[in-house]
Amino acid sequence: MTPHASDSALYRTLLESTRAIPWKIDWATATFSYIGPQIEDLLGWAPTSWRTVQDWAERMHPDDRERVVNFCITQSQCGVDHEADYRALTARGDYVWIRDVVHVVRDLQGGVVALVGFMFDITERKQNEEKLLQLQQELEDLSFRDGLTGVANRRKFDAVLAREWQDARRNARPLSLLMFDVDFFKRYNDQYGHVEGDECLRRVARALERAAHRPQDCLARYGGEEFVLLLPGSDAPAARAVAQRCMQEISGAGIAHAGSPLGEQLTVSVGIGTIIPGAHDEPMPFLDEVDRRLYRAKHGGRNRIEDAALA
Ligand SMILES: Nc1nc2c(ncn2[C@@H]2O[C@H](COP(=O)(O)OP(=O)(O)OP(=O)(O)O)[C@@H](O)[C@H]2O)c(=O)[nH]1
Repeated sequence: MTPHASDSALYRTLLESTRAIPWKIDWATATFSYIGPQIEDLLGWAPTSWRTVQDWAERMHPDDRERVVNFCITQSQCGVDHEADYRALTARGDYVWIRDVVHVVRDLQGGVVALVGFMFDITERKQNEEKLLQLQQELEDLSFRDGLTGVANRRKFDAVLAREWQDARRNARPLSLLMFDVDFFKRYNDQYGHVEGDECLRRVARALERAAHRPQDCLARYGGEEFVLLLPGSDAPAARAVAQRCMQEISGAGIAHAGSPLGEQLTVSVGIGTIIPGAHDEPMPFLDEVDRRLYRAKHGGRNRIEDAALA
């Protein structure tokens, strides 16, 4: 069957009534030989204003332009059909996400003659994708955060410790760890109730956060009323100084603890360890050692720092 004049009118009607926007570029002159009138509804630029490939490139978000133009030129030169997502500038000055689906028309010798394609408005899809990514990010953040205090949880701490351990070993740098346990916290809960107990843990977390200044310092809630503070790159004297600052911040927070045998205010006990991990060192024995020091701080009277190993 040979194409009839009315067929081409039919094809045109079909092309121009779709939501996708058809277009054709003559390869030799890099000019548009056709673009559907729908382009004006979508972007506000009249079809007659789409003359050259340059017009197309210039109406693209500057952050997308180089990547998309290079990709499309390379694929077209190779005669490969392709698609690209980019933000197209509207006449109003905002951007619309477009998916351009491109077919490369070649002659019998394989030379590129023209590009034909459809532009699809994928703004809604992109917005949904971005929303989904943001939600995933928030979910991931939440899964690494302690629900009560907002500091890192143990899962996050384990991951950070593993990473910092490797880093310290590779660079022969010290890694310090502070372990905190609130003194007589059971009595605190018994006296003030669990809700106040929760609020107290939040205040302890804030105080410890104030004492750790470096961006790579990692404060985490390790257990019920236990916190850990990892200090990458800090040696033993620096770690002790941070521990002292922590005690001062806790004391400065002035959290009343009438039931404490140590005085009227809430206190914490601290165990400290510092290590430059060797090839055969593992985090677990180090954690156990710091925990033992915390235990000694407790049994040595509480409200104190224990940083030395027993001889
Ligand atoms: N309010 C509240 N209490 C908690 C939470 N997690 C653990 N606790 C309480 O913390 C208390 C810890 O008690 P113990 O381990 O006996 O220690 P302690 O009373 O602090 O005594 P020492 O550590 O020896 O000074 C328990 O009563 C737990 O119920 C929490 O998320 N919120």
